[in-house]
Amino acid sequence: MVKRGFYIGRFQPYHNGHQSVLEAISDEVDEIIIGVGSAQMSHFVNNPFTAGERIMMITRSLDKLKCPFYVIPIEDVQRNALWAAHVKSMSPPFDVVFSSNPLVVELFREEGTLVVSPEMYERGTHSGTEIRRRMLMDENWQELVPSVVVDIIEEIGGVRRLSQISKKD
Ligand SMILES: Nc1ncnc2c1ncn2[C@@H]1O[C@H](COP(=O)(O)OP(=O)(O)OP(=O)(O)O)[C@@H](O)[C@H]1O
Ligand SMILES: NC(=O)c1ccc[n+]([C@@H]2O[C@H](COP(=O)(O)O)[C@@H](O)[C@H]2O)c1
Repeated sequence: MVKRGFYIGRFQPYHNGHQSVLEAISDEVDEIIIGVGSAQMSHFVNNPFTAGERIMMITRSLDKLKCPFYVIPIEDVQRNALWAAHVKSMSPPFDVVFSSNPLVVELFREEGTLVVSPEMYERGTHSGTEIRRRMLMDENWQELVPSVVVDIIEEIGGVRRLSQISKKD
């Protein structure tokens, strides 16, 4: 039987913390499904990138991953109580969820799925929040993400977009 793991995040943007967790997970399972959460969101200060842009960041960063993976967009739903079932209805089947998000952990446990919370990787600096802050302050955000993510953000004008949408009236 193929053992599949499911990992979800917003990936705004995908960073080295996510990469480190996914490399570790690839030793534990045969295949990984990566859910791009809040897929409907883009062009907000806390969610600047589209689902397609995030899928590109993840797919290119993982080209040397040890196991096969699938990247699927998952839109939010109004009712938390239905969310785990919503995810399962959109995803290839999986046996275990990897997440450190307390709400995600609770919703999948209540639904009856095994959940494992991976260790954080240099969380002080490696968070989407810190990377977006650095982009806006013109500080070194590039060191916190895989080099292909730097290329993609350059290609789509990501820093300019973030800075434009962060302007107040
Ligand atoms: N540095 C890290 N090391 C390990 N796991 C991480 C790290 N940062 C985030 N994660 C985990 O990755 C998953 C996806 O997180 P997400 O995409 O929201 O990243 P984030 O850095 O927490 O973003 P934001 O700061 O924008 O909320 C979550 O389970 C989160 O706990
Ligand atoms: N009701 C819902 O739609 C619901 C509930 C729990 C998590 N989620 C999503 O799962 C993702 C979790 O990712 P993070 O761990 O990065 O926060 C987010 O996109 C979040 O919006 C959605």
